[in-house]
Amino acid sequence: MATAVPAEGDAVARAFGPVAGEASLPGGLLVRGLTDGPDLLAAGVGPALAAASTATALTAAALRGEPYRLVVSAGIGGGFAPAAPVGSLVVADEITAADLGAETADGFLPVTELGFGAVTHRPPADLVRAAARATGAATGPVLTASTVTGTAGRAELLLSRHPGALAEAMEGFGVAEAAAAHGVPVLEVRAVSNPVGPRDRAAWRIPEALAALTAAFEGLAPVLRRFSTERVKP
Ligand SMILES: O=C(O)c1cccc(C(=O)CC[C@H]2O[C@@H](n3cnc4c(=O)[nH]cnc43)[C@H](O)[C@@H]2O)c1
Repeated sequence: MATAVPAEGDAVARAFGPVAGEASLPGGLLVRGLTDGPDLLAAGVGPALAAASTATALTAAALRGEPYRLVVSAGIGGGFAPAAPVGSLVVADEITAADLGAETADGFLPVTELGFGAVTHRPPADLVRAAARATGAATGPVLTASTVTGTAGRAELLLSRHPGALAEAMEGFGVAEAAAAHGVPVLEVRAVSNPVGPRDRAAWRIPEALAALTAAFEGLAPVLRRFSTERVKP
């Protein structure tokens, strides 16, 4: 489980049992041994650091002979109105890099149209459905941006490029790239702390969003456990 900051990891951890130990990895702090729960990585803010630290954790686990079977990007995020109000929960059915490409006179071109890489990762549809059922979350595209949207114009532009987008955060695509490099499925879960739009940091409802994150993982725990065990039967 990869969050950006430790406060988000703590919110997830509250849904599981006590912590047994911690390890420092290049790029992030890894909490291991939550009773009956996942390892938690404070992977850092932004897609680049999140990708680097998630890849490090995946490699370390593979080298010790305990490869991860699922990677979850989790935390707070901005919600696109009216579909994802503050306090609500979003499970990504697409994890999309919103600003990975080139600006041209005729508009934005994603890197895929330039002949490179990927801009979208899709979590397993059965897992998305089960996660939404267990938590009451809305499902839809979650955008990853290196810059938090701060104007109504930018929010409208993003929605015109990504119709149906529900939320924006800064790590999902980086975490998903690391998971894809290791051939591991990915899920992204966001509790909405603020609307995507004109910047008003004082209005972010962080404690409420963190509480929603804890509640979400109380519901998600059995779903994640089932997915991780059922998928690896030889
Ligand atoms: O100050 C705190 O107590 C605190 C506790 C938990 C998290 C934070 C953060 O600042 C997390 C930053 C994290 O949040 C995501 N985020 C939230 N809203 C948006 C948004 O509108 N657009 C993009 N990203 C957003 C993002 O993933 C950041 O990494 C503070």
